[in-house]
Amino acid sequence: MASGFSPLLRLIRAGRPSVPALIAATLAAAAGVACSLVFPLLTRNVVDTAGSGGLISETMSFLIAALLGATLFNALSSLLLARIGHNIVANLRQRLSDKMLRLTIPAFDREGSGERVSRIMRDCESISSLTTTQAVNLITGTMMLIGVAAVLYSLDSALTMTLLGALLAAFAVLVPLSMLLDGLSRRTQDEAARLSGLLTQVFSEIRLVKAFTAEQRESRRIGKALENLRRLGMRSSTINTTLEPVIQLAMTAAIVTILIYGASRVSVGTMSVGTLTAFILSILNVISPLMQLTMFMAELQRAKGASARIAVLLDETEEEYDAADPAPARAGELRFENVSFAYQAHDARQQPVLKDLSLNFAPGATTALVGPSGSGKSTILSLIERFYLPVSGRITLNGTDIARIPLQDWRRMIGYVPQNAPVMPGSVRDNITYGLAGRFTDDQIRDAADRADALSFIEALPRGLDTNLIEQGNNLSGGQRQRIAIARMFLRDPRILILDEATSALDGETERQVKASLDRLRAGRTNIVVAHRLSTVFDADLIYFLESGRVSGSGTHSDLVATHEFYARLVERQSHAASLPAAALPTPLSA
Ligand SMILES: Nc1ncnc2c1ncn2[C@@H]1O[C@H](COP(=O)(O)OP(=O)(O)OP(=O)(O)O)[C@@H](O)[C@H]1O
Repeated sequence: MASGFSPLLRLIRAGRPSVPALIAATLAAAAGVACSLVFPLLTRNVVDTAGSGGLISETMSFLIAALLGATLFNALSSLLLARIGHNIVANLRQRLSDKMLRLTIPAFDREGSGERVSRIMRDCESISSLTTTQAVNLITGTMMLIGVAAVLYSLDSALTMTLLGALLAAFAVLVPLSMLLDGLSRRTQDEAARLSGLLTQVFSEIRLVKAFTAEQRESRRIGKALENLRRLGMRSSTINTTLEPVIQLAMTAAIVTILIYGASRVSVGTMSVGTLTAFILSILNVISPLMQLTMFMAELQRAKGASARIAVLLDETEEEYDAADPAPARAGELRFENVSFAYQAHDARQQPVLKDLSLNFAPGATTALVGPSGSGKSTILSLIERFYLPVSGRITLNGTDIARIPLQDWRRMIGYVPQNAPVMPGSVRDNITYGLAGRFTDDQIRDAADRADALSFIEALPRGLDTNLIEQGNNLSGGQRQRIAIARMFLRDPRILILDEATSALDGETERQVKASLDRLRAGRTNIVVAHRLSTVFDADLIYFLESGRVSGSGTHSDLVATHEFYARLVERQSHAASLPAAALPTPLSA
C-alpha cells in the first residue's frame, strides 16, 4: 500500500509545495468549517428564542456573521490550496517535458510521441485535480465530518446514532457503485488517449489520407474508437443516474427518520424544536463532506495510477550529455572502425543493420553514401549524430572515440540537413537562427540567406524575415525549405556537414540553385552526403556503395563505374531516365 503511494508522494514533494501557504490554507479551512458548524447551533437559538417570544436580533447578527465567515474562509482556503496545487502541476509538467527532451531516440522508437504526450497530459491533469480541487475536498471534508459528528453528538447522542445507522446503510450501496465508476473512468481515460493518438497520427498525415482517398477508412477507424468511448460513457451515465437517486433516497430517509424520531421526542418534551431544526440542518453538513471524501478517494486512485506511469517515464534513461572520460573535439578524420549496429526490435529479433563497417570521412572532402533502400545509409547518419550507439566497433574523430566528446559539443560540430528540411513553428528568422547560440543581426541573417540563394524568395514573402511559417512549413515549397535549412548552416558554420538528400526531385532550376548553394556551403568542411540520385554524387571525392549494411564497393564515380557492376547498371539506368522527357525525370536510386 505504502509503496503504491510513494511515486505520488515523490511527485508532490518534488513540486515543492509552500509550507506557510499550506498552513494558512488549513487554518482558513478550519475557520470556514467552524463557521459552518456553529450555523445550525445559532439557528437552534433563533428558533427556540422566537418560539418562546424572545428577542432574536443579536443571535441573527451572529448567524449572518457565521454565514459570511463560512463563505469567505472557504473561498480563501480554496484559493490558497489551488495555488499550491497549480504550482505543483506546473513544476511537474516542466520536469516531464524536460525529461522528454532528454530521452534517447530509441525511447521514441518504442512508443510513438503522440500517444505518449497525450497520456502524460492526462496523467498530469489527474494529479492536478488531486492537488487542487480534491485537496480542498480532503481538508474541508475531513474537518467538517469530525466537527459535525462532535456537534451532533453534543446535541443528542441517541439521534446521532440513528443518523449514523441510516448513513452506513446508504454507503453500503454507494461504495461498490463508485468503485465500478472509477474502473470505468480509468478505461475511458485509456480509450481517450488511444483516440487522441490516432487523431494526431491521421491529421499529421492528412495529405497522405487525401491522396489515397482514405477519408472513409480513417473515418471508420475513428468511428470505432468513438463507439468504444460512447459505450463507456453510457455505462458511466447509467451508474451515475443510479447513484443520484440512491443519495437522494438516503438523505430523505435520514431526514424522515430523524423527523419522526425527533418529533416524538419534542412531543414528550425531551427535545426542543430548535435542537431538532439544528439537527436537520447539520445533516446537510454531513452529506456534502461525505460526497467530497468519496470523490477524493476516487481521484486518489486515479492519481496513484497516473503517478506510477509518470514515475516510469521519469526513471527512463536519458541521453548522457557528459562523457565519463571527456575528450576535446579536435578536427580531423571521422572514421567508422568495424562498426556493427542493430535497432532494438520490438519482437526481440535484432537484425543487424550495419555489419562490421569501416568508413573514412576526410576533412575538406565530400564523401557520398549510396545504395539501395534499406541498405543502412540513414542509420549511418543517426550513428554519427549519436542518436544510437554502435553495438560493437567505434566511431572516431582524429583518433578519439566520439563517445568521449561531450554530447552537445559533438552535436554542435555537426550541421544536419535532413531529407525533407522540416521547419519549426515561428518566423523565417527564428528558423534560420534555430538552435544557434548568440544573437544575429539582420545583416548576418540576410547574408546567410543570400549565400543559400534564399534571400529573393524571403523578401518576396508578405513580411520578409518576420513571416510566420505555418505548421510543417506548408506555406513554403520543398526547395525553399531546403534553402532555409542551408542558410541556417551558413550561420551555424559546422565542421561536419551531413546532407540527407531529398528523395523527391526538385525541378531543374531549383535543383541547380540548391546545388550551387550547397557547393558554397561544403567548402572547407567534412561533408557526408546520402545520395538518392547518382547525378548528385558524380563529383564526390569518395563514394561508398552500401548493400545490406556492408560496403560492397568504394572509390570515385569513375572507379565505381569501372569496378562495381550494380553501380554501373544504376548509372546507366539513371542516365537513360535523364534523357527522357522531364515528366519521367529522374529515377530515385532507392526506388
Ligand atoms: N528506427 C528504426 N527502428 C527499427 N528499424 C529501423 C529503424 N530505422 C531503420 N530501420 C531499419 O534499418 C534498415 C536500414 O534503414 P535505413 O533507414 O538506414 O536505410 P536507408 O539506406 O537510409 O534507406 P532509404 O534509402 O530508403 O532511406 C532498414 O531495414 C530499416 O527497416
